[in-house]
Amino acid sequence: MKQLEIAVGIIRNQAGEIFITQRAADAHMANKLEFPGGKIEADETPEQALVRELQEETGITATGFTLFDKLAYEFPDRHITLWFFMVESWEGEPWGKEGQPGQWIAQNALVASDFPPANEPVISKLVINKPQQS
Ligand SMILES: Nc1nc2c([nH]c(=O)n2[C@H]2C[C@H](O)[C@@H](COP(=O)(O)OP(=O)(O)OP(=O)(O)O)O2)c(=O)[nH]1
Ligand SMILES: [Mg+2]
Repeated sequence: MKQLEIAVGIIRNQAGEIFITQRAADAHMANKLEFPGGKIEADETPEQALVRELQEETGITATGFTLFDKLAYEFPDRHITLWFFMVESWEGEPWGKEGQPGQWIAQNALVASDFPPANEPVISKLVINKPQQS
């Protein structure tokens, strides 16, 4: 069984919007929306992995972030631990640097079923004024 540790960034601007990308058609959780991020390498802290992955996937250098939530999830073929960081300061402007579509979505307009199932508790914490669809 694969055991993966993942660091992802909830990149939030001053308008309360979050930068979301779409996973590739051939990736695990194909076509789902995601917070940019990826696997924590053996020699990295979660924070180092976050900064590297956001540089690789969105072109920004994260300068201010705090841990928002840490969740474990068991898929049939892999166990993952997700470190969700709230990122509110960065250098550059995020874009879909690896060719993936990227968009800003109002925090309250996020829909849990658009994301991998592991994200559900975090989407619920982010969407404060709207009941979750499932
Ligand atoms: N990036 C990201 N991955 C997520 C989220 N929710 C979730 O369950 N995952 C899962 C899907 C994958 O199994 C794993 C993340 O792997 P990834 O494909 O982003 O890893 P990576 O960027 O290092 O990519 P690679 O080296 O495998 O190409 O975590 C999320 O919000 N963002
Ligand atoms: Mg990734």
